[in-house]
Amino acid sequence: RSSNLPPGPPSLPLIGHLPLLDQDPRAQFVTWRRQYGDVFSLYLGSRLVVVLNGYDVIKDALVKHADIFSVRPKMFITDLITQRGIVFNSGPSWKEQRKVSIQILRSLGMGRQRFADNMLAEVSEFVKAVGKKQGQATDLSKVIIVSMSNNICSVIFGRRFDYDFPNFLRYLDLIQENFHHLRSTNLVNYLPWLRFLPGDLFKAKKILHNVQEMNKCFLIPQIQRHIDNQNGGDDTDNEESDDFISAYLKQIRKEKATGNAPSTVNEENLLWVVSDLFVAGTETLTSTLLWIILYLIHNPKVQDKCFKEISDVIGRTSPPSLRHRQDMTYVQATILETLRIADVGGMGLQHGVLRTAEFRGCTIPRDAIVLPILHSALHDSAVWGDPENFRPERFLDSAGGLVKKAEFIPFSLGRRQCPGEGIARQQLFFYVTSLIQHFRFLPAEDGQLPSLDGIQGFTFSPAPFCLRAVPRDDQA
Ligand code: HEM
Repeated sequence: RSSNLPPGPPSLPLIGHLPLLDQDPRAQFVTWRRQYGDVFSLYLGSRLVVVLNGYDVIKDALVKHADIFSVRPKMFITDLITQRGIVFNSGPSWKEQRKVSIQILRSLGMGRQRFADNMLAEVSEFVKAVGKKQGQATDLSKVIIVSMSNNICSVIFGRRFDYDFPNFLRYLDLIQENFHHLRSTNLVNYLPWLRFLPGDLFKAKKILHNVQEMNKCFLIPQIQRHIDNQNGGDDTDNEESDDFISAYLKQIRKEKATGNAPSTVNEENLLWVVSDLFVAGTETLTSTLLWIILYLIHNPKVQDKCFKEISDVIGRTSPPSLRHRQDMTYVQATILETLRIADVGGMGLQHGVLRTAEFRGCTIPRDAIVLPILHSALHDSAVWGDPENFRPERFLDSAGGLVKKAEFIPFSLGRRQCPGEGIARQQLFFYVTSLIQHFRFLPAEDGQLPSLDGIQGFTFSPAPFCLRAVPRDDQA
């Protein structure tokens, strides 16, 4: 370790600190932060990893030094799958894809009633699917994934799929399978020589094969359908696009017509952008909704308060709408508190540095991985007092209004901040309101609360659990 690198614990040759880290290293990071300060460094295998802790440091890096810290690092597995689209892309191509995508999402009415109506149609199907379980003990994760991704389907493809549509289910299964494999492949990112071992011990080939199949069985046919429709004259440039792919294809035509050279708005990037929105939007929202249900089961009084607010503001049967949000601060506070305590995206996406940089008195070399630990801000006891307790009231003032806290950063900060935040907040509001309006959530067996332990993967998700969603009408 050269003297000007951020300080850190002593490490072993070749493997560095890998043996000291669990699947969920956040507790270990808290200990090292205490010992070495807000910016410390580790070696994961041969890669230097710089860990950023606390709101001030994360903001300093991702906002004040955004030019340096907004790139993704070079990683074996992500470079193998894609260097296009948004999530794992960097440089001018990332900038253009992100900008065009956000513009399109806005033009489609993100945050407005038109967008909301499609979402509510899906929520209503979801409530029916949960109702079919008739209050029996069940694991809702599969239905939730399908419903969450159906919302993205409405936005991207302009249609939803039945819960048993084979290619849709196959696509979702392949995403799950890849997340599972990514845990072992991750090791190759840090010990690159492992990739030369024979066979497919770390599943890199399997992941690549799955990605190709995902594109072939689901995404490419959907994109092709749009291209065929447009060629057949179903869509003209004067018409308003009503889904992401149509709007993006229109943008491609515009770029070609204006001769903007060389634009990265093309069909190849469309495929990767669509794939990114799909994967990023499905997994995060599924984990968050599962955490919300889990915390409601653990906190029946919170559930009762949410139900009372829902009954008072929208009644027992009408669906929620965007205008209800301002009057339902307790439900909103419950969602915010879950986003804070569960921190589903906290360890997911690494940053890098554009070039070797000086930061807070230390040198960060060009090939370092930078980890902004959102958890360190979301669970900072100096900010929240009792961060490990689930307490929606912390987001409410004495008049019941919502309190905004700068340190609430589950969607990260700066130029890479989640572009789906608006969609996510709206979607969670509709799902949570509708679910509590129709069901009381109880443990699978009376008196046996499901575990609050989580699994750290692409997101931080609850360990599988069963529950009972008892229809409210059936209760005394
Ligand atoms: C509760 C739900 C969600 C949470 C907690 C969440 C959180 C995050 C976080 C922490 C990042 C990493 C930012 C960084 O690199 O610093 C991210 C990136 C991203 N999210 Fe989300 N997200 C959610 C929902 C969504 C949805 C619904 C979409 C799409 C419709 C989406 C699309 C993306 C994309 C495309 C990126 C990559 C941005 C970039 O690299 O420029 N997310 N999200």
